[in-house]
Amino acid sequence: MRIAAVLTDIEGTTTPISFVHEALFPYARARIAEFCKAHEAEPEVAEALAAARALDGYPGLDLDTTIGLLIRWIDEDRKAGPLKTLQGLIWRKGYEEGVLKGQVYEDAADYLNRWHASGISLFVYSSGSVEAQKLIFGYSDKGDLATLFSGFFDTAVGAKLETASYERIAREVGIKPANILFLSDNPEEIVAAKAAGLQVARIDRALGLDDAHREDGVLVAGSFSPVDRDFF
Ligand SMILES: CSCCC(=O)C(=O)COP(=O)(O)O
Ligand SMILES: [Mg+2]
Repeated sequence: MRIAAVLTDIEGTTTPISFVHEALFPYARARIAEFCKAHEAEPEVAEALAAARALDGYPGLDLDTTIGLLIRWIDEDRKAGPLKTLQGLIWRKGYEEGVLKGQVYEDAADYLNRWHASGISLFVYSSGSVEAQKLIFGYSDKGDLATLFSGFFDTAVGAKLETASYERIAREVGIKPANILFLSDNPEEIVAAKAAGLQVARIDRALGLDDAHREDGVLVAGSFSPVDRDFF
């Protein structure tokens, strides 16, 4: 089946998990209190704070307690939309000042460039906010890769473990599920995307760059290189 588009996850797939956990999360954690206090009246921040309070059923929570809640969510790696929105807004300054530089695996940057050049449409689907996705690729250590992508999806389209999210993305990009290849390190995301009819490959960064095998018929690859060999 011809692949017309690649839909990729970020953390663990294009980008080391260590960058997210050891650079991005601590950066946001150290600044979230000051940021929320300085910007709480701005509509996007106010909306995210209200959504965070509502998520756990505490609409009346004061700002300090809400900040405490958000810090706990960072420590728990909770994939909560309002937290992801705030993190994206906080990271912007870090990228613009050059304190943060998005890490993208060499092979991921290489094949994303090649696939784009050969007419494959590229899309991102990550739990990180669309803003955060554009930043990590736009300010990457492999140059500005954000321009390679035709669209970005976060959990506003639905949770990554739900099959309906992948059906929705296929509809939104106007490409049949069978012509979209989804790449992720998360086996449960792979199951959900496969059930929606997408083609799938799981990236396992613990394998060698050229190593690959199949599990239940699904390609498990150490990098984007075996994916290219198998699908293109
Ligand atoms: C988009 S950069 C920030 C990464 C992040 O916060 C995250 O939750 C990544 O999750 P993914 O769905 O890309 O594994
Ligand atoms: Mg991931």
